[in-house]
Amino acid sequence: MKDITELRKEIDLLDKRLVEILEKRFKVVKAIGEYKKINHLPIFDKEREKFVLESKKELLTKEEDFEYYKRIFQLIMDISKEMEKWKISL
Ligand SMILES: O=C(O)C(=O)C[C@]1(C(=O)O)C=C[C@@H](O)C=C1
Repeated sequence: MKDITELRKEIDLLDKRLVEILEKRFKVVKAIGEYKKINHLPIFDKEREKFVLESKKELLTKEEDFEYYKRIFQLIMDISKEMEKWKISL
């Protein structure tokens, strides 16, 4: 079994990739915020959020983890909406 220092190094590397991916996602989200501002579209899109959540199911290797992923992606979308609101208010 790997020791905890080794395991934490793995986590740190994965977190680094997560931060990079989240930065890219939030950049796109801000562009969507601008698009919605110009086109007078609402920030919240219920159907799109449903699709974003449900589409993760087939990407998972372990379907039993789906509920955890749903929570993570719902939180990401909630933060994305805050970012869009901030962008629209500028
Ligand atoms: O796709 C959009 O319309 C977005 O604004 C992006 C996003 C998301 O973070 O994926 C955020 C808010 C919406 O309710 C739906 C999806």
